[in-house]
Parts: sequence; structure tokens; C-alpha cells
Amino acid sequence: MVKICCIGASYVGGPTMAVIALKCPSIEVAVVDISVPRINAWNSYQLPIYEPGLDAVVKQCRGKNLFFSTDVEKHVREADIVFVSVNTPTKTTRGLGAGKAADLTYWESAARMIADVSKSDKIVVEKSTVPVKTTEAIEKILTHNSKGIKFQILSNPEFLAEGTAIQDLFNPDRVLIGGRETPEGNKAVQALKDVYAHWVPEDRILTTNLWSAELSKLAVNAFLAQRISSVNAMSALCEATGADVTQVSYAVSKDTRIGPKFLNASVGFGRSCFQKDILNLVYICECNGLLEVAEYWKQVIKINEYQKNRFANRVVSSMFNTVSNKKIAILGFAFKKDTGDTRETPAIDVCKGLLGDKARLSIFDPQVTVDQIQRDLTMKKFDWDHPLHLQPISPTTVKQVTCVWDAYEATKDAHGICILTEWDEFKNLDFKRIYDNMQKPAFVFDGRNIVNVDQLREIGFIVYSIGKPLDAWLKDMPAVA
Ligand SMILES: NC(=O)c1ccc[n+]([C@@H]2O[C@H](COP(=O)([O-])OP(=O)(O)OC[C@H]3O[C@@H](n4cnc5c(N)ncnc54)[C@H](O)[C@@H]3O)[C@@H](O)[C@H]2O)c1
Ligand SMILES: O=c1ccn([C@@H]2O[C@H](COP(=O)(O)OP(=O)(O)O[C@H]3O[C@H](CO)[C@@H](O)[C@H](O)[C@H]3O)[C@@H](O)[C@H]2O)c(=O)[nH]1
Repeated sequence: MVKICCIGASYVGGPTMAVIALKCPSIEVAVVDISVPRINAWNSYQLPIYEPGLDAVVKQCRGKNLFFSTDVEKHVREADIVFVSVNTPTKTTRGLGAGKAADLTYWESAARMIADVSKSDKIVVEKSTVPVKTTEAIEKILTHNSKGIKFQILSNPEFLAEGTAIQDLFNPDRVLIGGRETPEGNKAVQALKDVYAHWVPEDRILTTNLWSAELSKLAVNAFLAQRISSVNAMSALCEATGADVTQVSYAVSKDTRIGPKFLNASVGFGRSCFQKDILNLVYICECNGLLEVAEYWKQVIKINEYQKNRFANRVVSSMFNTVSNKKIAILGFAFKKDTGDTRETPAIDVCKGLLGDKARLSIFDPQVTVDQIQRDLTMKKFDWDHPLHLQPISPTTVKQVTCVWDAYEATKDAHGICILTEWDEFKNLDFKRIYDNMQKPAFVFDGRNIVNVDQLREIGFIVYSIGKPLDAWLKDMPAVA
């Protein structure tokens, strides 16, 4: 029986391995992590991450051919194939490349551990998103101390998106496998292909050299984020001219060369992946002396910062240029719907912007805990190009924040509402009831374009939707970005 071990039991390691176990009953899969609470949660009824469809997959395989464990060394030692799916955040502290380069500390320590504990030949699969040429460094670590054991290293980047991870894994656009172009490398690629071939059609399994696989992952994220920044840049122009960004993006999407996906204007893209992977790309360009190329990709992140600032400024300027001591309801804190993940969520920047102007915030998100919100709002944000108001806020400011478990509670007596995540349940709220319980004039700032603007205006709200023709009230109060 082939044995797989995956180091890192989080958003990628957990769902990916659960799907491999489900689709390949003849393979034994162990997912290991150094975090005891995380592994305990995987072995309980309350999984550590919220992902639609994940519970059912885990329930079918756990204890049969899917195991979660903190005994990292044992499972690595026994495995034929070791996936490494640890965190590769942006290097935030001082040192070479700080603020842009990927921090490979976790990857390196995983590689050293694999080299130390292995007693048989292994295929090591790079699942984490890493800079181009990381495999080369990992190869050196593994082979330096290999005691005659042979390691083949493959790059197999993951393209799942949170909130749709299970459907993305069941039906991937492609599976990408990069390997050494040697007989041993080809054999390792084939072994991994055989795993995916249990459910992925052969024409969707692409094989490349190692560097193409690593770079393709960064390229895809850069292209996706670039689409969002492009449509968000258009949204500012729409507001200035009276065009409607939904109409514009629909017209753009009808061009078959462009297509319809990833063209929704929003308060900004979140999650560390887009920002960290583009910063990573920028750093690689700079290291290769390609300064203009680096500047080009940096602009995608700058527009994202601009969009978040623009939104917070719009709220303040619309409400008579101050939100001091006003209650603002924040509906949604996660970076997108159907996940509890808040990493780099635009809500952090918008909330910090409003708190900087001394607003009182009442926050509701169906999947994010109070502790997480407090942690996010007090955490120091690393400074790559951030305005001052996004720096850490003081404990007194945090007292201006309450978290509640109901949208009606959050909006009670509020002066304004900011919708920051597109949760489906926000579309069906009783806005008449909400309006009746709010201070007047009552404002709605829709950062996800999910509300029916006409209906809300009829109720009496002053409504701001990203990239839409402005309410007469707002026209006279231009937002300064
Ligand atoms: N989250 C996504 O949607 C997504 C999608 C595609 C790719 N990726 C990439 O996949 C990688 C993992 O992402 P994630 O969101 O699952 O990461 P994460 O940061 O949520 O979790 C990483 C896990 O690895 C564990 N870990 C770190 N070092 C370890 C070690 N030496 N031994 C055992 N466990 C260790 C940590 O305890 C943690 O549970 C990243 O490189 C990310 O860029 C993420
Ligand atoms: O038209 C759009 C689409 C998305 N977003 C925002 O963009 C962010 C990212 O969304 P999404 O890409 O759906 O989620 P992620 O889980 O971050 O997935 C991205 O990042 C992963 C990590 O690398 C990749 O594996 C995925 O392919 C890639 O889509 C979220 O804040 C969304 O709200 C928009 O504002 N407008």
C-alpha cells in the first residue's frame, strides 16, 4: 500500500489530503502538524477550518485511510510520498528581502526534519507556494545529509480557493507537476500522476520542469489579482463619471478573449495569497534586475490598498466628514464568503481606518470568532507601503469594538452599515426592520455590491455601492483617497 504523509494540516493540507484519501482508497494518508490543538480539532466533530463539503469527505475516510497526527517524524519516516504544505508567509522581520520575499523558515525546518528521520527513498512534493528555484535549495538540504537515501523533489502547486476548496479539488482546472528532467525525475512525476489519475482526467494533468511549475503558481495569482485591481480601478472612474461598474464589467466579460470570471468590483481582495505571492514575484524580479517588471506587478497591490482606503474615506466623508463616536455596523469580516479565514481581509484595513477616526464598531460575521477579530485589529501590520492609519491600534481603541452574533443586533442604533463580506445571508436581511432601528440619516456602504440599491433607497437609506452612480447625497461629498 502506497503511504502518503502531508506536513501541514491547514487550509491546503487538510482538504487536499482528505480528497486524495477519498478518491484513492488504496492509499494510506497521514496529515501531520506540530500544532496539537489543530490536530485535535481534525480528530473531533468541530474541524479547525470551515469549508463547505469538507465535513462529509473527512467523515467518510477518517480512521480508514485518513489519519491526523502530531507524530510528524513517524509518519514522514514511513511515507513513500511526503507533501510539504507548511506556511510560506512574507518575510516581515528585518533582513534581506524583508517585506517582500517569502519566509522559508518553516519549509527549511520541514526539509531538515525529513532528511534527519528518513530511512528509505522518498518523493518530496512541494505543495506550499514558494519562490522560483526553492526546490533547488530544498534539494541541497535533503541530499546534503541523506545517508545514501535518494530523494526526488517535485513541485505540485495548489490552486484551490477557500470556500470552494472541495469542488476545486474534485474538479480542478489542472493539476501541475514539475520535476527534474532525468529518468529518476520522470519516474517520480509518474508516481504522483498515478495518484491524481484516480479522479483527474489525464489531459488536465500537466507536467513541466520544476521552475515552470513554481513560477506558474505565482503567475496565476498575479493574473487573478490583476483582474480585480483592474476592475477596481475602473470602479473609481465609474463613480467619477456616472458609469456603472457592473454594466462595464459585464460588457468587458462578453469579450471571449477576456471572459466573465474575477471581474467583480469590491472593497479589495484579501487573503495573504494574492498579496504575498505578488510581493514574492516582485522580489524575484528585483533580484533579477527587472525593475520595470517589478513595478508593474507592485501596482496591482497598490490599487488594492487604494481601494480599501477609498472605501474607508468614502464612509467618513459621507457622514459629514466624521465618524467620531458614531456606531458603524460591520457586516462580514472574513476575506470572502464561506470561510472563517481573515488573513489580510480588507475588513482589517477598513475597520482600522474607521477606528482611526474614532468610530464605534459593532462587528458581525457568521464564521469569525470575537478572539480572531480582536487579534486581527491589534496585530501589527507589516509595513511594505502602508499609510500610517493602518499601523497597530491602541488597547483603548479596541474598546471601541464590539462583536455580536446577529446582524440585527449589530445594526441597532447604528448610524451606518458597512458590508465587507458577501455572505448570502446578508442579501436576505429585513432592511426595513434594520432601517427602523437605526439613527437617521441611515447609511449603507456596500463593499461587495450585494444589496438591491433601489429597494434600500425606497426604504430611506442613503446607499453607496462600489463603482455605481452616486446617491445625490454622496455626489456633493467626494471621497479623497
Ligand atoms: N490557503 C489557500 O487557499 C492556499 C491555496 C493554495 C496554496 N496555498 C499555499 O499553501 C501553503 C499552505 O497554506 P495554508 O493556508 O494551508 O497554510 P497555514 O499557514 O494556514 O498552515 C500551515 C500549517 O503548517 C504547520 N507547520 C508549519 N511548520 C511545520 C512543521 N515543521 N511540521 C509540521 N507542521 C508544520 C503549521 O502549524 C500550520 O498548521 C502556503 O504556502 C500557501 O501559500 C494556500
Ligand atoms: O471578482 C472578484 C473575485 C475575488 N475577489 C476577492 O479576491 C479575494 C481572493 O478570492 P479567491 O481568489 O476566490 O480566494 P483565495 O482562497 O484567496 O484563492 C486564491 O488564492 C489561492 C492561494 O494561492 C489560489 O490557490 C486560488 O487559485 C486563488 O483564487 C477575496 O477577497 C475575494 O473577495 C474580488 O474582489 N473580486
